[in-house]
Amino acid sequence: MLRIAVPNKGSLSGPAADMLHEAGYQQRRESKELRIVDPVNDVEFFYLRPRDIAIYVASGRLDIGITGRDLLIDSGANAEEILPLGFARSTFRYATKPGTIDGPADLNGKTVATSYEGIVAKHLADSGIDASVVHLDGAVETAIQLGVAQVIADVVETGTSLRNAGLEVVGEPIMTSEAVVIRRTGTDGEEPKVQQFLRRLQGVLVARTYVMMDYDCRVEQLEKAVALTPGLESPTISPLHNEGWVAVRAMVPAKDAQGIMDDLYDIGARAILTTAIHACRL
Ligand SMILES: Nc1ncnc2c1ncn2[C@@H]1O[C@H](COP(=O)(O)OP(=O)(O)OP(=O)(O)O)[C@@H](O)[C@H]1O
Ligand SMILES: O=P(O)(O)OC[C@H]1O[C@H](OP(=O)(O)OP(=O)(O)O)[C@H](O)[C@@H]1O
Ligand SMILES: [Mg+2]
Repeated sequence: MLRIAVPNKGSLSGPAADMLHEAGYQQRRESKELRIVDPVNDVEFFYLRPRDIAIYVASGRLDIGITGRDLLIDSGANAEEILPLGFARSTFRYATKPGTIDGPADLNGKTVATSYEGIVAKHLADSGIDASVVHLDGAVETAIQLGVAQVIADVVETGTSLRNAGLEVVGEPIMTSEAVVIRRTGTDGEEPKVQQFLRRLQGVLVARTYVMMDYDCRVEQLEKAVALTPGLESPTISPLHNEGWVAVRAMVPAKDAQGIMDDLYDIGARAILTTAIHACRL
């Protein structure tokens, strides 16, 4: 049975469960459940603290896990990313009170508060900066106001938390993060159950980012139309009862769909429809 670690709390937890549900896996009904078995798919899910997931997976007791790239790197655990999942996107950055610091070099001699000591200590060492790090569990923005540190290093998504605390970012992001699937470093990548799990999640990612587009066009316009909708492999072309017309079907990126419909209309295509894709195996 495949054993999978899933975040039990925080920003990763809801979207991870939604994605697994969309991929056809049974998920827990109640947020206190720590483990469930999905007998149909022969999978056991363990609901763990996001920060602990890389450690469990690195131990080899669990086959794969869903966590944040930043948490994986911060843990220093012997685990590697095998599939980015496109949710819980964020950057990881230094921030301070405006006017305190111009760039990362000014961090010398300062104290940095963070919940991600592993990432920060490595970044400081790699950049040759001599600063001390104080570990806090969360709400690190307050550390500056209360004088525990002059600088923080934290997750930034919209920047609202920084603005509310009267802070501004310093320098470029230390890293960008999103939810990722991880496994123990160097494990057999061909394991069929793992491959099937990854294909299912990839199917969800494709279903979320593509739509199916159907339209009719004159044979003379077909090459132009196909250039606008090349599909993933190649579009399906079917004859229509009306001589000189064909029906075309192709997957297109959802974010481009409206623009492509305009362009198709302009070259004479008609009955242009888009429909959602609910599931997919490429
Ligand atoms: N506002 C956010 N937007 C996007 N991703 C976030 C945000 N806050 C945290 N994350 C991501 O969530 C993961 C951290 O999860 P964790 O549960 O430890 O903290 P959290 O989401 O801040 O929840 P909490 O603080 O309530 O425990 C990291 O991968 C981090 O990048
Ligand atoms: O840029 P934003 O959109 O404001 O998001 C970033 C904030 O979200 C997280 O905080 P959370 O609310 O999880 O609290 P925490 O600091 O206790 O983890 C993170 O630690 C930042 O503070
Ligand atoms: Mg948090």
